[in-house]
Amino acid sequence: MGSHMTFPAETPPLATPETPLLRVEGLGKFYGARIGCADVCFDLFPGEVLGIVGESGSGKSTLLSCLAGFLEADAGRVLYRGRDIRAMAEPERRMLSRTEWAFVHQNPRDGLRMGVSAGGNVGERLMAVGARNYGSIRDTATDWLGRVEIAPERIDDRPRQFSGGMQQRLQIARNLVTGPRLVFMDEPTGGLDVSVQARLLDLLRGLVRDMGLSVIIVTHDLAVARLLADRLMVMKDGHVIEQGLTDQVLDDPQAAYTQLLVSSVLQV
Ligand SMILES: Nc1ncnc2c1ncn2[C@@H]1O[C@H](COP(=O)(O)OP(=O)(O)OP(=O)(O)O)[C@@H](O)[C@H]1O
Repeated sequence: MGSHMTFPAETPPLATPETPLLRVEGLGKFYGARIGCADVCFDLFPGEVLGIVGESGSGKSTLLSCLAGFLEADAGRVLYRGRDIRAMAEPERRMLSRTEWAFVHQNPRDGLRMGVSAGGNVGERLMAVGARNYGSIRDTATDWLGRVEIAPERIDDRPRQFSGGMQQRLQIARNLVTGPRLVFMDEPTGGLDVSVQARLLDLLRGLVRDMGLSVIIVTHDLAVARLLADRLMVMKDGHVIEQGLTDQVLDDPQAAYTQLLVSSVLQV
């Protein structure tokens, strides 16, 4: 029966364990003569966490920005659930980034509205996808603050009254409240104290697992990569030089550069 089922032309094919959620083909971005990233190819499957690692200037942020649609790539294409994101109309792309996609910035200030209360920061995302009932928005916001370990009585406080770790947890709540499928993370634990980082990593790991999220995470911290990522992509000078299962890449690196990276000879 399945083979006779037809979908309207606009309906994207559902991602299954066999079809990637995201397919990246020959992606490249150039800053004049300088390579931002080049020839990047990979598939991301539902529920998978892909770590992008490499030293400063290797192209991690450029790649993430191209994937998330913040930067226009110069070469290649990105297919989301089988559809070229460049072929989508702008309103559709905007809707996608509010609903199915989320982006967690390294600096919570880039992902939060600092002049709006904690509850407002979470509620705003719900309203952006059509929620209108004040009581249920506030209930959901309270619930999400709890999930990221922020006490409910802080709901009316502004983010600037929060510590750095709390701000980052609030940014995560704001991003995950709409139940995205794909989350981009740019050094989400960067700039935090080690003990705060450990707690945040634990929380992230639980949320990723419970929500079955697909994640692309940029980090220069191999310990973060080890804890969160199923697969790793190692970048150098804008190129992917090695990719594979996290344990394989970290325990048995093939490329000489990855061997240096893993043995910490390289300061990343
Ligand atoms: N806006 C820009 N204009 C010109 N060159 C840029 C720009 N952004 C990045 N680059 C260059 O592109 C290359 C990749 O930089 P990118 O910031 O993506 O690396 P990264 O691995 O994210 O580094 P970091 O960890 O320091 O952020 C570098 O050579 C960098 O100098």
